[in-house]
Amino acid sequence: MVSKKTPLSIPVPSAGEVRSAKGSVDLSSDRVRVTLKTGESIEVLLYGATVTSWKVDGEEKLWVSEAAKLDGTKPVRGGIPLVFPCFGPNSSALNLPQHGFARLSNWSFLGENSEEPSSVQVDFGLSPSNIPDELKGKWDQNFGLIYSVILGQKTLQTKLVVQNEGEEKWEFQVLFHTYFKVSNAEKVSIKGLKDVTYTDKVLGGTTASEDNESVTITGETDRVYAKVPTDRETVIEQDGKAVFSVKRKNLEDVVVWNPHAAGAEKIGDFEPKEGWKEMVCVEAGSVGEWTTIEGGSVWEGGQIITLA
Ligand SMILES: O=P(O)(O)OC[C@H]1O[C@H](O)[C@H](O)[C@@H](O)[C@@H]1O
Repeated sequence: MVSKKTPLSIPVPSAGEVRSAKGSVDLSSDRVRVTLKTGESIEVLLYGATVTSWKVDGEEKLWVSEAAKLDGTKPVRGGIPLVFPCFGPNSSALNLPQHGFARLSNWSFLGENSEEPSSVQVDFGLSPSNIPDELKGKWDQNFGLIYSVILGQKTLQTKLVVQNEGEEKWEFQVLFHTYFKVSNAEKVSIKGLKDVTYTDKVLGGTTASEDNESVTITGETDRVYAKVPTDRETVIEQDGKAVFSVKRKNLEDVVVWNPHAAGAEKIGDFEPKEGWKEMVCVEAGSVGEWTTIEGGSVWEGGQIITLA
């Protein structure tokens, strides 16, 4: 836990394009586009601060459903929705929607903040006043979130700073629900999870230890791998060749999700229904347990995705 507080009250930039030596940052009414001089780009919706596109060499790296709502009426089915302050079924115990409110709130764009020479960082802020009216007061904690998305030439980094603005401690869960675009999910291997204990939600929440070097998608898959050593990268291979690797900071858990054919049928905004073959969610988070944050303290966690 870091104890320094970062103020959320940074002046909010107005719409328009800002060009710099490294590329451009373009803010429109509902999204921010970043394009590096070398051509890589991202798009982040203010709704949910959801990353909806990451392109490298003109190729999309994230999967987004063709039926995804991008107009703020429903969490985005694809890209990188941000799960906070609760994950999955824990949400109903708190009387919050599935995966919390971060992915369905309108975030403020805080501007560009790029210190690294070859990457561009854009920051987004969320405080209790930004959450939808119908959810205000349901999670009565005094918080501030700063979410940074950092685009490099072969990397995409997402980082969340959670601030407890109150005096009492509280608990949260957090997860970057990344939908990776793959060419054939049935030939994907996910490495870096061997010997880790997981909860299998498809098998009614049973736990087991991962015996395999590679996790593969052979049917509906929904597993929470808990306490994965943070010095281990999670590597996504396609046809035996590494495509993405994910490094985690302060995030001990990894969720692997693919709805497969039967699951995709049941998800209204999952299109095309065959789309499960082109995606796999490998989600870095802290969801196995709750993270406690003391009054006045700051927590920070993140992931760095690197293209192989
Ligand atoms: O449909 P959503 O609320 O976006 O959730 C999509 C999926 O998210 C995570 O991966 C959970 O482990 C799954 O149980 C859930 O089905």
